[in-house]
Amino acid sequence: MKGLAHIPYHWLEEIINLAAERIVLVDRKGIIQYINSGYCEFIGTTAESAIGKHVQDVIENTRMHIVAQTGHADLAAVQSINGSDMIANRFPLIVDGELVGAVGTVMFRNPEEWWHYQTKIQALVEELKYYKNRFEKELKSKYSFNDLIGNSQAFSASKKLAERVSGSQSSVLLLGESGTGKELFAHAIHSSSTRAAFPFVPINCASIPEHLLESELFGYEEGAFTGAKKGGKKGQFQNANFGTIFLDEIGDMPLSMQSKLLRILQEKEVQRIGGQKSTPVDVRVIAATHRDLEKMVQEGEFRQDLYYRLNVIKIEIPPLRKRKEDIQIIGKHLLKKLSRKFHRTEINLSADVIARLQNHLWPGNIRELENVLERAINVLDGKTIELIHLPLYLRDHEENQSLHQKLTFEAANNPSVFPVQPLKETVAQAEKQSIQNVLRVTQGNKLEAAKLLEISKTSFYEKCKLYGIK
Ligand SMILES: Nc1ncnc2c1ncn2[C@@H]1O[C@H](COP(=O)(O)OP(=O)(O)OP(=O)(O)O)[C@@H](O)[C@H]1O
Repeated sequence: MKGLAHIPYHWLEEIINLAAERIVLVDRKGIIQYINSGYCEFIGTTAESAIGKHVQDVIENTRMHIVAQTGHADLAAVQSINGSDMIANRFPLIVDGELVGAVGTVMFRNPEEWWHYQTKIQALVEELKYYKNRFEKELKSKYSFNDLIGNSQAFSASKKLAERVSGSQSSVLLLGESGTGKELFAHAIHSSSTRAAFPFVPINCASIPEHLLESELFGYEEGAFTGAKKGGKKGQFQNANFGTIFLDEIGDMPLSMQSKLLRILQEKEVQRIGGQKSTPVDVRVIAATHRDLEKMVQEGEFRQDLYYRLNVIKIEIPPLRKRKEDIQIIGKHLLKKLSRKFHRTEINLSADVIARLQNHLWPGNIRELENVLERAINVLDGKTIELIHLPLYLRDHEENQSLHQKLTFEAANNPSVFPVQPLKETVAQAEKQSIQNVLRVTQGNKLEAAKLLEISKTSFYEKCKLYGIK
């Protein structure tokens, strides 16, 4: 066999040690024929003592003798050795079509080693998740003003203003709490503008890790940094050329990036990272945030000049609690959408449910309403959503209605009064705020956030879903 025959025997041992840190070979009867020094060291034996013994007498919890008998591989199995969980792979050894034994490898000496690998991979997984999300988002159909449901005075005024300015080329700043429909507004403005035939590129400034944001927006040249793609990469400003870029959560953009963004808006040209030449871009910017940008400017957290540039047309989208008269019609619209998704027909809301929904303060706005209705459809047998189908926090909403409304009204008309509301509501708002804050700290890493909050991953995901946190 050319290839191995001329390689000195003692080299082979070294090569095996390098290729698989721990490796063992048994014959069909399960007798160890070979075990490398890495494995011996790990289980505290020597090759001389182990070779010739049955594998069960040398390695704890082994299944090598079974694989050598059945010829069926046993991959990525967890095997406990010396009190540590290891990842073992066991392969049947087939030579010239005949099963002659089995080869086993062990991948991690201990959970810490596994953890070390996992943390490295995690950053890549997060990056992949982000790109997957964006890809799915970009494929979604665009919305128009017909998709913006609501007849209340407050909402109609915002919608009318947005329709009026969609033809202009000026920057738009959309202000509103999370889940009020800022992204929907941005789609609608783009769809009725002269730029509609060109791309609409949404960017969530809060969910992109800071070190990726610059290359994401501006692109980079080949060799600009380690890991830069061959041929470089276009940034989203270039991708959005002649169209609209939607900068969601602009209040979360780091100050260093704010200066770079301002430069693009002023000069209307981009320079890729590591590049020398500037490329002209013609992009309309629609920015959105749930944060108080004016206050951020006063506190030095947001550049004033950028604020002025973005705030040419300001559209404020009212929260759901300030347009309770829209809840029924939005609910109906969402039910239609959800019925299609779940292949159901004609789902209604009972009168009690409508009243209950109108009394809730909706910290997560329409996204929260959508989640509540989706949950209700999932537990519903008939065609009418009743109180029992609502989540507990809405069902147990015992209140003294008139007192509650009076206090809420007072709070709304006097900002110095802390809003008086059911404790559950306050707890829900605090939970939501706390999750959002921690996600900002972990730059969107949900596993890390759950750890910092000291809650389980499942409970973390449930809460994100409940409060409409993406
Ligand atoms: N007026 C509306 N009519 C119907 N559906 C709406 C309306 N406004 C928002 N929605 C729905 O509510 C959900 C949240 O909307 P959207 O993502 O636009 O909110 P947002 O303000 O951008 O939220 P965030 O600040 O958290 O990104 C979406 O599923 C959207 O389709």
